[in-house]
Amino acid sequence: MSSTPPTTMPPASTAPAAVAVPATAAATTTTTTTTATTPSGAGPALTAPERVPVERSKGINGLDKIVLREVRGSSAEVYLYGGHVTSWKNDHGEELLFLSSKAIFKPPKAIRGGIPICFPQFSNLGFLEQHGFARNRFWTIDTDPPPFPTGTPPKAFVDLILKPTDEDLKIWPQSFEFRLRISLSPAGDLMLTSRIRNTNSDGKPFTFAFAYHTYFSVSDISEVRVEGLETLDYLDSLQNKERFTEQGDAITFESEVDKIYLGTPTKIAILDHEKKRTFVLRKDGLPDAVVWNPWEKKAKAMADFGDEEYKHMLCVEAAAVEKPITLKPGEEWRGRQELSAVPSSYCSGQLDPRRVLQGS
Ligand SMILES: O=P(O)(O)OC[C@H]1O[C@@H](O)[C@H](O)[C@@H](O)[C@@H]1O
Repeated sequence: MSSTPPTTMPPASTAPAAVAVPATAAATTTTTTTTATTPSGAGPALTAPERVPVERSKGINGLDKIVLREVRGSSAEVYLYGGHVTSWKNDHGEELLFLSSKAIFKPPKAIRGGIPICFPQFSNLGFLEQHGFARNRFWTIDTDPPPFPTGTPPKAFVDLILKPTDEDLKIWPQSFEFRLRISLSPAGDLMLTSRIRNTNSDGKPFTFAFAYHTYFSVSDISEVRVEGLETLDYLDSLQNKERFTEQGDAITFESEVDKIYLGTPTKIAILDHEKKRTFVLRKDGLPDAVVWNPWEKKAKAMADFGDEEYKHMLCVEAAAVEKPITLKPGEEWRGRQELSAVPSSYCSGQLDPRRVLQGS
């Protein structure tokens, strides 16, 4: 994507989340160890007492993966290929993310499922490959990340970093540092925080779009409702991204859906009737939300997706698409999503999904 906004979208504006943050010492990204800094960023530390050690192992096809475990039993897995979360399990060991049984796990193809990172482009809205290149690159463990200024650090987390290669600079001539922290809270919530900094030395700003392309595992798509997107405007990717307004009820699914909802609330609920489970997606710095299910015909057309798998997944993607983000050199943007899975007796009509959205 060039530094001027892509032609097909409204002009870019600097998202409020972009702030000029003084550059810190360049993070060393050469060593990849199974330990990392204490949350304060005070240099490499072994597993400090409060920190659960990061497990590094070989995953599918020998690709490096990191396993995060929370003491109460929840866990997450992330592949260095793509900085790609491929698993998030609750404290009963139940898998909460969808991962296709036909996922290829072989560069340059992105892993089908989990949480692909879409950067610096979303979909085909620009001249780069679909969804940009971050999900097709090898990330490294960031052993010296700049400290997070807020809150108490999580116990189970890993910091990854992506910087452009010379090849990347040929297709997208922008220098950046993309730091991604994946963490599990004691309650088993999964948090992804992205910090993207413009490190151009030529004074050039750049503009990018972004999405956490989350594949939620659901029991049966025809028994799923999404709350929080009612009455919003959306761009329908099945109708040449024309703008429409959503009706007033919860969203349900009877056919292929591919919509970019605009100006969405910070909380969205995905209710799985059969499993009596509600996913709550909380987000900051990501005003849009993409909802996608390929349904039967498109499922059959995807080699890395089972013909029937559309019944057991739904993508709800915290995103910044309508207003791509512009950063000047030295500025950093932060985009965060937090996923929780809570029991919901919604099927008995007892749980008002709006309470889930208004709750803390
Ligand atoms: O096959 P990909 O590149 O991972 O994209 C999958 C889907 O990703 C969604 O986010 C897009 O809205 C869809 O249009 C697209 O088909």
